[in-house]
Amino acid sequence: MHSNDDGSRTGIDLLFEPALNKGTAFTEKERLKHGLMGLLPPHVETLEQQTLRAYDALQAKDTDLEKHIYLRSLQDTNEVLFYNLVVTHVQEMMPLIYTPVVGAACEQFSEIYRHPRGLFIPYPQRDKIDHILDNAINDVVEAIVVTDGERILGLGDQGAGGMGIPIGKLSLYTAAGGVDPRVTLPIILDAGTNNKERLADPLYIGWRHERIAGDDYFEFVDQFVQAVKRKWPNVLLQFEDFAQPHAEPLLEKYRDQLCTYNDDIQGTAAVAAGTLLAACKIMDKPLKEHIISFLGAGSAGAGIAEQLIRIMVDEGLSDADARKRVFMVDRFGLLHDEMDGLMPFQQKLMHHREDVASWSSAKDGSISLLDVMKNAHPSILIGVSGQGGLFTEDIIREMAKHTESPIIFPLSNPTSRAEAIPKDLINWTDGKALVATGSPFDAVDYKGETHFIAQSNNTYIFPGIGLGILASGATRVTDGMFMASARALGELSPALDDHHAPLLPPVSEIRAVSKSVARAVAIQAQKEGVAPSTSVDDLDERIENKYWVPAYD
Ligand SMILES: NC(=O)C1=CN([C@@H]2O[C@H](COP(=O)(O)OP(=O)(O)OC[C@H]3O[C@@H](n4cnc5c(N)ncnc54)[C@H](O)[C@@H]3O)[C@@H](O)[C@H]2O)C=CC1
Ligand SMILES: CC(=O)C(=O)O
Ligand SMILES: [Mg+2]
Repeated sequence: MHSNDDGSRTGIDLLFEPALNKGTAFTEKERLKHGLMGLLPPHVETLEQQTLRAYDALQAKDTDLEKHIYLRSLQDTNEVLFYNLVVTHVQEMMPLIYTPVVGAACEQFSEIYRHPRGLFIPYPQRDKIDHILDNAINDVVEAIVVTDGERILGLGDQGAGGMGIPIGKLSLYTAAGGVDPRVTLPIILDAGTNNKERLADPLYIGWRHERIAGDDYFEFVDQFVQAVKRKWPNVLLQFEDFAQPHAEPLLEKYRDQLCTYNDDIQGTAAVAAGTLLAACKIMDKPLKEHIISFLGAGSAGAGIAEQLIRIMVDEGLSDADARKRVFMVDRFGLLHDEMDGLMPFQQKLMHHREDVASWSSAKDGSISLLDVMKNAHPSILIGVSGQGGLFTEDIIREMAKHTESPIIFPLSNPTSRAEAIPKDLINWTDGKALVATGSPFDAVDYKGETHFIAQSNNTYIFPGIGLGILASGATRVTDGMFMASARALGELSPALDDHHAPLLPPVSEIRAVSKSVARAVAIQAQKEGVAPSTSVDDLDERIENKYWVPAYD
């Protein structure tokens, strides 16, 4: 390796170190000092000039996937330049590094694989996890996002290709949340895959084996979590895109053991709650007066439902009364107590069959979403089923019959999995619907009015959660911290001042939003005694000091 006496990289090795590489921005003095003479073209550029070139190169790509590949390659070459490009054009870049394009990138991860990033931990190497963690290129690790690739967005099991998700989420920790990229680490726990297409793909980069299950699976995850605790006892560990049978049990198992959370359950709950709180405020109707229906009673659905129940209880309802106002419809209809095979977290959200017995219009007695619309008259409908197009015209028209301003959030990702497209929702409700989606959608013009579509995605929450935790030194992630993030987000809604504005601030403001979320989260962490207490001024200063901006040292 080319290095100085102090061990720091020089020469060509420095140019291949993305965290340190400045490319054509190395000054003449630096080129001399670090053995770079002749390795770079002579003209010394500024970061802004480099960013212009990178932006032009990006525009020359024909497809979104090619743009994603280009951006990932830039990230693996020069992180400061990558983040400067992303931050300068955040609204345009976010869909390329995150949903929807990251979905295609995960599906084709093996085909588009170029450079290593993060850590791959395959099941057969489970006895060597300590050693694998020692190989992380970062000296200090403060935030990890881990997946096992089993429920990638609404695209199902992508095996090791799921690695695209921790990489994308951590890019937003930095681009939105200002977390120094050098302290972040994406990890895939490769427990195999049951995706036959992946297993049959000669280019598949993962462990070519069906998924391990049951106790073996939970032991594998435990070996990983214990190794993480040994190596980085104070790290923030975010679980992402785990399948339903594992997501909630893992959260319950580890939430009191280390600083950890599940973004699909808790981050999603907070963003949906924040968006709904804004909607309730502009309608001047508290959440407790709404009837809420869900399509998809999985990790995200149950996470959001529990958060909304907590809000209704805060507003004065009893827990039992709040639950009566929530209707969870899954694959086999409305959840009720005569249904078999429900997970414990779903059982908390089911209705008594006898209370709803007369609702069914099906021969098998199941109660569909349409039945719920006809009988419960929900004013809020949330889609987290991972299936595209399930909010059909008859369902939406039925909903609109019984409520003045239907609130409809097709939150499933990527775009192909949205339960409905905003244009249809606006048409079918004669312009009355308040719509927010998980992936980005354009505004809809209807009868001379423009309806802006908020992107209710946990990206409004998790970067701020990360920043708030790291800046405050929080050691645990509590439900209260998510509630604080939801309320902070709701307060930032542009629709509070202008009813025609979208329910959430635009993605272009995500950095300021993340700071506000971080502040609320940090204050709450202190209140609950999971972070050392300081003054709010001190917290503000810490958040500012912690906030990394792309610039060369
Ligand atoms: N907007 C956002 O920030 C977020 C969106 N999501 C999206 O939500 C979706 C679900 O995620 P999870 O809850 O984690 O997955 P999950 O697998 O835990 O839950 C999905 C549920 O939908 C049900 N389902 C499937 N087909 C159905 C049908 N035809 N009718 C009714 N229910 C059906 C499944 O049985 C399952 O219970 C994904 O597409 C994901 O991308 C998840 C997290 C955040
Ligand atoms: C946004 C997100 O976390 C998901 O779709 O899974
Ligand atoms: Mg997710």
